[in-house]
Amino acid sequence: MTLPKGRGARSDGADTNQNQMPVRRLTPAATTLVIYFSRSGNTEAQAQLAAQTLGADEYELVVQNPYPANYAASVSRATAEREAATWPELRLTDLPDLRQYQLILLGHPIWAMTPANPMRRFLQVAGSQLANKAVASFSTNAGYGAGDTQTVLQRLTPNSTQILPNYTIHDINLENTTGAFKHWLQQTKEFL
Ligand SMILES: Cc1cc2nc3c(=O)[nH]c(=O)nc-3n(C[C@H](O)[C@H](O)[C@H](O)COP(=O)(O)O)c2cc1C
Repeated sequence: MTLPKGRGARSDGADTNQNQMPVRRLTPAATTLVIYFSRSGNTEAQAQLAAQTLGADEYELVVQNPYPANYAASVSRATAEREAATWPELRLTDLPDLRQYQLILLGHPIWAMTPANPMRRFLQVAGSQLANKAVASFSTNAGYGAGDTQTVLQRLTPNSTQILPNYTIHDINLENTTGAFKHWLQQTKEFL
């Protein structure tokens, strides 16, 4: 698999599904679900690796109004959304019943040192469905780490949600850190 490298490397504009169907790999038996958003493909590559490694189901978050291909324009829009706390609407009509899953992995880029706006929106509308589940975040970033990801997860999920240690990777290192990511995935499974 050829992984994208770096900030916005594989952006086709919008999010990764502008020219393709959003990823839905849903089976009746899986107990782990990877829910992710990716604007330019970095986090999507991690999500695919996670699903393959764990035999997990996969559900890609899609925004109603896709972000621009242009990086600066996306930053402007994301900043305006964040400052107004108007998180983007998602197309969630086919979100599966989460009761099937024990472990939910949330994959997202880091935007402004916090989970990207679409993941914020997901937690706002569906966070309550994560009650009594284990949840772990994996993210990609441009070199500044995961910011306040763990605090946001704690705040937007019920008290009964078990927030597991998170994983983040500098986007330019995606290709040479797959071993470390797989190790984190195995450790995450062992928490169950
Ligand atoms: C709107 C926006 C804001 C960003 N803010 C940050 C940031 O605060 N810190 C950081 O390290 N990277 C930041 N980045 C870079 C992305 O986190 C990074 O390139 C990530 O791998 C993109 O993931 P994706 O390809 O799955 O969309 C930002 C990117 C965008 C588009």
